[in-house]
Amino acid sequence: MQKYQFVVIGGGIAGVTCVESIATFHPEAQILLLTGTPLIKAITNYVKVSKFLEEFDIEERPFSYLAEQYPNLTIQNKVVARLDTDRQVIFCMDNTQIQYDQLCICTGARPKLLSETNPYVLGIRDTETVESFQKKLSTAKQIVIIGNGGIATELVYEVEHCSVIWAVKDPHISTTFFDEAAARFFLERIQLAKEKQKLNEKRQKYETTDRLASTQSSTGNLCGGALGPDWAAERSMKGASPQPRQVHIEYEVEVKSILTSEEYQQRKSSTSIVQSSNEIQWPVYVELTNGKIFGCDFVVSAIGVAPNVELFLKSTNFTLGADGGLLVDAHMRTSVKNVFACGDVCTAGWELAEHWFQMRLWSQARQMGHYAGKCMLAYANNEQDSLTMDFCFELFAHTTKFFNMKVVLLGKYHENDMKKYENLIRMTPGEEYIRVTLKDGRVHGCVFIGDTELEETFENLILNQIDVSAFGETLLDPNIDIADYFD
Ligand SMILES: Cc1cc2nc3c(=O)[nH]c(=O)nc-3n(C[C@H](O)[C@H](O)[C@H](O)COP(=O)(O)OP(=O)(O)OC[C@H]3O[C@@H](n4cnc5c(N)ncnc54)[C@H](O)[C@@H]3O)c2cc1C
Ligand SMILES: NC(=O)C1=CN([C@@H]2O[C@H](COP(=O)(O)OP(=O)(O)OC[C@H]3O[C@@H](n4cnc5c(N)ncnc54)[C@H](OP(=O)(O)O)[C@@H]3O)[C@@H](O)[C@H]2O)C=CC1
Repeated sequence: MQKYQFVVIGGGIAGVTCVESIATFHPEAQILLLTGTPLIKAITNYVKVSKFLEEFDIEERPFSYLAEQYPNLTIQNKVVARLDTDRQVIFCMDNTQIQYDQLCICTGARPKLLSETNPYVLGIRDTETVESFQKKLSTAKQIVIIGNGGIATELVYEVEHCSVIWAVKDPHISTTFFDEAAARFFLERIQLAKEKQKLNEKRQKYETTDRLASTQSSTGNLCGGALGPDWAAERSMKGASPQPRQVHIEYEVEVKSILTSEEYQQRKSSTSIVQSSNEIQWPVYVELTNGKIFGCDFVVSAIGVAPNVELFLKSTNFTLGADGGLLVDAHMRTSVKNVFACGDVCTAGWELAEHWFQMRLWSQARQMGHYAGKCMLAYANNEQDSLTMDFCFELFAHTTKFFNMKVVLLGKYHENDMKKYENLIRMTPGEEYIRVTLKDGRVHGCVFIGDTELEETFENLILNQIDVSAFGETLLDPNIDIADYFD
C-alpha cells in the first residue's frame, strides 16, 4: 500500500493551492495529489489589487507543471471511491489503496440540475460541460436559462444569435449579486451586442486526448475542475438564429415541469396554454409556475451547486453544513480526525467575522486551500496552538465582470434592505453604479460597478468601522477625494 504524510483529493484551485502551500512550507514532506482528471488547475498572473481583492487567471495545466516546481509532490490521476477514516486509507476506483497521515478533501461541487436524466437539461461546470453547451448552442434558435446567479447573468450576455428566455425566481435579475437598482442599471445592457473583450491572449490551452475517456470510464458523473475567468468570453457562444440575441425575462417564476414535445402536444389539446412560442415544434418545453410554457432547443440549469460529498458519506459520518458541504472548523478540519476540507466542497463552520461570508468562488477556494495547507502542517508538527485565522477571512471581497463591466463587492453587500439600513447610491447610467450600505453609521457593505476606484478606501472603512455618519451624502460626492479624509 502506498503511504503519504499528506494526501489532497482534487486538482481544482483549492486542492492545487493546498498542496502548493504544504510543499512550500515543508519541502521535505511526502505529498500526494489525487485528481480525477488528467489536468490540474493552476493560478497564473496573480495580482493583489488591494488588501483583500485579488485577480488571477486560471489555466488547465499538465501534472508536470506542478511536479517540476515541487519535487516532493506526487500527482496521480485517480478517482477516489471511498475512505476508511479509522484506518486512514483511501480506496481508488482502480483498486489502489493509499494510506495518509493527514487528508484534505477538495472535491469541489457540481451543478444542481432541474433534472438529472433529461438530456435537454444542461449544467455548466467544467471544460466538458461548457463544450457540450457550445455544441448544442451552435444549432439552437431558442434556449431557456433558469437561475439568477453568476452563470445565468454571464450567459445571457455572452450568448449570441439565439433567443434567450431567462426565468428568474425573484422580482429582479441577478439577485445573488445585485439589488433592484443595480439590476435596473444592467437591464439596458442585456439586449446590447456582446462587446469585444480584452482577453489574456497569452493563456495556453492544454488538451489531453484521454480527457473524456479518463473522466467517464472511471465514474459516471465526475466533474473536472470548475471553469476559470473568461470561460465564456473566450469561447464562441453563437446560436443558429440569423437574428442577434433577444432576451425575454420572466420574473418571479420557477419551473413547474419540463415536457417532451409529445407531452406538450397532449397538454395543448387538453388544456388552454397561456403562452407558447408560436407554432414551431421544439424538442423540449418548460412550464413555469405562472402557467406559461416556452419551447426551446435546450434548458440551462444555473441554479447553484451541490458540494461533492456523497462518496465520503458512504463510509464515514461527516458532519455537514446547512448547504450540504463538509462542515469545517477554524482550522479547516472536518468532524473526522485528520481529515481537512476546503474550497467548494466545504461549509465554513467557524464563527464568521462580521463582514465575511462564504460564497463558492475561486478566490475563496484559493484562500482556503492556502490556509488549509498551513493548518495541516501545524497539526502534523503539533503546532496547532500557534495557528491564527488568515486575515483574508476578515472581509468578503470579490471582483468580477458582468455585462463587460467591472464589479466589486465588499463586506455584507447584499444586506441592504432600505428599511433596516441607510443606503447611499450614486449612479451614472451606462457608466457606474455605487451603493454603500451603512449600519449604525458604519460601512457595512458596498457594490461598485464600473471603474470607480473607491474599493481600497471602502475596504478600510469596513475594516476600521469608523463612524462615517457625519459625512452623509458627501461620502460619495465625486468632487471630493474621500481617500484624502481617511489617509
Ligand atoms: C461556469 C462557472 C463560472 C465561474 N465564474 C466564477 C467567477 O467569475 N469568479 C469566481 O470567483 N468564481 C467563479 N466560479 C466558481 C469557481 O470556479 C469555484 O468556486 C472554484 O473553482 C472551486 O474550486 P475547487 O477547487 O473547490 O473545486 P473544483 O474546481 O470543482 O475542483 C474539484 C476537483 O476535484 C476533483 N474530484 C472530484 N471528485 C473526485 C474524486 N472522487 N476523486 C478524485 N478527484 C475528484 C475534480 O476532478 C476537480 O479536479 C465559477 C464557476 C463556474 C462553474
Ligand atoms: N462572476 C462570478 O462571480 C461567477 C461566479 N459563479 C459561481 O459559480 C457557481 C455556480 O453558479 P450558479 O449556478 O449561477 O449559482 P449561484 O449560486 O450564483 O446562483 C444560483 C441562483 O439560482 C437560484 N435558484 C436556486 N434554486 C432555484 C430553482 N429551483 N429555480 C430557480 N432558481 C433557483 C438561486 O436563488 P437563491 O439564492 O434564492 O437560492 C440563485 O439566484 C456559484 O458558486 C457562483 O458563485 C459563477 C459564474 C460567475
